[in-house]
Amino acid sequence: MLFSRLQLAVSGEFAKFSKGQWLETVKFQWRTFKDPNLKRQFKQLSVLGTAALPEDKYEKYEKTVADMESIYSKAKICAYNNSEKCDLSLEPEMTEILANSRNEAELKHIWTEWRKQTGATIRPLYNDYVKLLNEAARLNNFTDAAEYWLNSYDTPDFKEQVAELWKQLRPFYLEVHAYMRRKLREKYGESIVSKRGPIPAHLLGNMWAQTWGNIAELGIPYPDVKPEDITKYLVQQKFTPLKMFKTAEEFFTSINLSPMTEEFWKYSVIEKPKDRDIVCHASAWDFYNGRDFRIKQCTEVSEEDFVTVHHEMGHIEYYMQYKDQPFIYREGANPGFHEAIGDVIALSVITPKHLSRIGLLPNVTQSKEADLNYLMKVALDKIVFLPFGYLMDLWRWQVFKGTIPEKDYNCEWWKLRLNYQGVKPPTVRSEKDFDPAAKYHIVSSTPYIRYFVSFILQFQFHEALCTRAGEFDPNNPSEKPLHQCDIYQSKEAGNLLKTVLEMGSSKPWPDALEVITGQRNMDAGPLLSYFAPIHNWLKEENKKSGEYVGWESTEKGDI
Ligand SMILES: O=C(CCC(O)(O)[C@H](Cc1ccccc1)NC(=O)c1ccccc1)N[C@@H](Cc1c[nH]c2ccccc12)C(=O)O
Ligand SMILES: [Zn+2]
Repeated sequence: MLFSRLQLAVSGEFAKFSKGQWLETVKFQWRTFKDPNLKRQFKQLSVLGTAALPEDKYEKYEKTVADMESIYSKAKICAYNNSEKCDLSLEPEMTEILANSRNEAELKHIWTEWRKQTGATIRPLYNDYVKLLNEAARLNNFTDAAEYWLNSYDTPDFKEQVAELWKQLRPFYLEVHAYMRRKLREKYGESIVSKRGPIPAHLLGNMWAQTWGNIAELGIPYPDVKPEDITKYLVQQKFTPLKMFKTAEEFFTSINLSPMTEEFWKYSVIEKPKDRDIVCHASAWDFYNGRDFRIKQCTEVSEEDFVTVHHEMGHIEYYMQYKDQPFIYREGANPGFHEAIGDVIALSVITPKHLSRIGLLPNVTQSKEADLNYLMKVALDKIVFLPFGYLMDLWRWQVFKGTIPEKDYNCEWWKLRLNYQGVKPPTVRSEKDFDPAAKYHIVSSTPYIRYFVSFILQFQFHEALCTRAGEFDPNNPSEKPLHQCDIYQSKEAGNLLKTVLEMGSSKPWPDALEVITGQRNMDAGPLLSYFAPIHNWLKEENKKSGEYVGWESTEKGDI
């Protein structure tokens, strides 16, 4: 508790300081300023955030979020069929079981017990949090917290743009969903996975069913050309978390981005401590002194964590490139940019070509079948993620606006999960439960639409950087397919990326996007063309097997 008291004291101090600064800036008629740069800085400075709350309410807000996060980070459950062993944490134990167990009863146990430990206890706190965040939003002249969060994109029709992107991508998601439902039905039987209904959420390899890459082996199109699991090679070659970080760093420096600083290696926490509970959800921190940048990650030696290392290091690279900007511009062009950088690099790293190049895979068989296997695996992480990345804030925007009243929190959550993801809970849920709180970003008040935006942008960035690296030719896409591109050691690609990272938030995000891609809008095109081969294969496959594409909302026998 000492640590959290310290944390509260520091955030209180920072709130007082920033309120003082804010009072200075609002004295100016900055809206009439002529210099666009000065006007932009004052505009960004004029949003104070939660520090606008009176001191007592600010402390209540900070304490409520800290308590929700603490319950989430400390939650433990008992193992399946062993009520003696009750020290299972979300990371690594529950995450590992959901990824690797194929025992339906065990998966149901873990899924349900985690939600018992997080949802019911957090529910009363969440209601206070919503009221206080809305009050802070109004003190910043926003109608509610939804508008306050959306202000980060500074785009009047942002919600419409996101809805349009989802409309373009939903048909592809439905094909993946229908195909995997069939594979899961073949594995677990029709009594558990129906022909035309939603998929039970506990079978999908992830606590939130947000990515299905961990069950890729159930859906590989050509099993006899099965892609090797990188985890096996990471373990075989005695990779440690440190070696995973050093390997990731070497990719960034190979494209002329910056190495991690001395402080980074000195102060980062890259393994779960044995002696204390920490918030294990990965994060990257900027200490705003141009040298001190840190990652906190409970890293396991696994493929999934190797990708997350690159995701977190992408944040650090952004911090380092914009460290000389004025304080107020030391942010991403928009929050989706910050989430996309590491993932763009990871798109090159996970290619069989790159992994065999750095000795993490035996030399690969080039074939149409191997290609489709690879694309399926990436689609199970990238396409599958989109509905989840969207619905998280669809739910929260409605909660902040009051269109979802407290009494319907859980029911409306599952309506969105059914409508967008086509998943259903493995056990009956009620308003005694509060399943959104099973997800870190809900309890830590971290917006989520940034990841949906990132998953669109990262393919636009990938296409542009691969073109610059000579790894892709937009006029002749079939010669060098985008999904085989690896920008490793391309200084041209790295320098193009660096130009945007250095900008921070000093220009509107369409300007930053234009520097990399020549376009000013989010565009699903690059993502769709990256996955085109597997998209076509899935349409064929589902037609051949007569699979029902989509899902019915009420099932016979379901209450
Ligand atoms: O949450 C994360 C990674 C954690 C983070 O790097 O995004 C972290 C979340 C966080 C936010 C605020 C406080 C504490 C943690 N965000 C940052 O560290 C961060 C850094 C700079 C600016 C903004 C946020 N990923 C998401 C989804 C995701 C997107 N790309 C991925 C790639 C691999 C695995 C997961 C993801 C998730 O796990 O649901
Ligand atoms: Zn991130």
